Amino acid sequence: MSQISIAQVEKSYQTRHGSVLALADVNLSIAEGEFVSLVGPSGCGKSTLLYMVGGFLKPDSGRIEVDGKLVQKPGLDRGLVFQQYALFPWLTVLQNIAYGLEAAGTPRKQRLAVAAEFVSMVGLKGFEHRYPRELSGGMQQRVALARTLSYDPKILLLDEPFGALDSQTRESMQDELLRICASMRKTVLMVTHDVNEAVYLSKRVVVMSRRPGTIVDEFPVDIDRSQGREEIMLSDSFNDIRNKVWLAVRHQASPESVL
Ligand SMILES: Nc1ncnc2c1ncn2[C@@H]1O[C@H](COP(=O)(O)OP(=O)(O)OP(=O)(O)O)[C@@H](O)[C@H]1O
Repeated sequence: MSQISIAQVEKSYQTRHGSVLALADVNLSIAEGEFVSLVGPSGCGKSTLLYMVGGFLKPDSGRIEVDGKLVQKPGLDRGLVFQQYALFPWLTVLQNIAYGLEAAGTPRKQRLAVAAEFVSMVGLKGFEHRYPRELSGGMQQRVALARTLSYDPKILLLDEPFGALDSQTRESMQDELLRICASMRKTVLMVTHDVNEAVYLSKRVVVMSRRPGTIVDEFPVDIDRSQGREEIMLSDSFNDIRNKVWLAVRHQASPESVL
């Protein structure tokens, strides 16, 4: 059974200039433990779809189910991480992470101990008592990731999580995410604009059309992940898939340019 099931989903926004159809007839199933990326032209509804799986928005029609249950509101089984780290500036690293545990109902005494474990997991040992403003962008995003991971959601919903980072930090965060997801066995749905990132991280890359967004292509990513980043990214199999995804997105962004 799929863990996330999206069936015939449609969503419009009402604006001052009338109704905007953001998504139409979206169908997607994601298995437990799968890492799926959503790519597509700007404004095609990727974030809208992610927020609906998160329970922050409701579809106008169609169904979204997680573990066989209709999604109606946010829940601790789904953890969302945004591009903007959304940390509390008045709380330290440890307190920011512990806040996630408070929301999950972890008793006060355990919170700091569990938060400390997650500080180590994301490589921030020694920075527990720093405030967000004292951290680099990459470190802040590690805190945001740790805060979400700390309450152990089965599903991670990532909206351009590394979009604000420089390319080197971005690559090290990607490798960290892969390591964490493999050890904690998460199901991941990630929105990204970066085709290399999508192919490097995912088991499957899903391409959406221009608005109204619908799924137009899917690319399974069958690469040997026991190799290092350089071997993978320089391999023919990686580049073959990357090129296909890139062309599919380009075709959606400006169909006339590739006809
Ligand atoms: N709150 C809103 N009110 C009105 N229109 C909205 C709202 N949020 C999104 N939209 C519109 O819905 C469409 C889909 O937006 P969404 O942010 O989901 O796309 P996206 O693919 O994630 O975009 P990007 O890649 O640029 O982040 C866009 O045309 C956008 O302008």
